[in-house]
Amino acid sequence: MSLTHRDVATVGIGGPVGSGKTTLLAELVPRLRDAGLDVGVIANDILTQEDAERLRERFAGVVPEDLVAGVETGACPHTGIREDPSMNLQQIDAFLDEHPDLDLVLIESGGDNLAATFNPELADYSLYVISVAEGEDIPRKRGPGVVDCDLLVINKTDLAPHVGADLDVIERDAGAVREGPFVFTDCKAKDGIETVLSHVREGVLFA
Ligand SMILES: Nc1nc2c(ncn2[C@@H]2O[C@H](COP(=O)(O)OP(=O)(O)OP(=O)(O)O)[C@@H](O)[C@H]2O)c(=O)[nH]1
Repeated sequence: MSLTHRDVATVGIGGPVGSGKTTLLAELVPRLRDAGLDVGVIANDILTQEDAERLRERFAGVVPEDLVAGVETGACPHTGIREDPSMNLQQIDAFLDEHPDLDLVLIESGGDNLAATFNPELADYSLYVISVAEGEDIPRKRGPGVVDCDLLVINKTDLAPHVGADLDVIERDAGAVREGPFVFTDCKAKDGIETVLSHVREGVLFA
């Protein structure tokens, strides 16, 4: 099996445990399909296939079952997406063997601690999802995931009033620590999803 994944665009989705990565993915994929794109999905987890199984059920009738795969990294999530992305690259190749016309593969990382970034060999474009419910100071911690991703997604804005998080403070800090763009989302209410989608399309599909 050769690692010739560069025939397909790749988008990484990282972020802490529970920030909303799978929920965002589940919103993005049907919209990409509606736009006429053939999409594959990889969910990285330390030792389970749970996210992949959840996504397979969710995408039934939308994405062929063999285009939703789980990769069990067996180690810290950043290992499989940054230090040694070979398991993910092999999965992309396996997708391409069966679906040579695939347009895009979305790769969800396992949850991390603000430090995970995607190896550029693996992801052409990277999203990093944080949740306002984990505290308004997250951008100020300057985690490499937050600072270096192509698009920072600040999710669960609906929970801000319940946890005393000030969205203006988060906006100011995100702007201060990042040169790149950031988007506020409430994935439950589907707010901000279209904005994320247009960044992804501009980032990897130039359309
Ligand atoms: N209130 C609220 N809940 C959300 C939002 N987005 C996701 N959730 C919920 O947050 C929980 C975690 O979401 P997931 O999408 O599983 O998070 P994840 O980052 O994929 O989690 P791991 O795969 O375990 O790292 C779920 O119960 C979601 O329904 C949001 O914008 N608002």
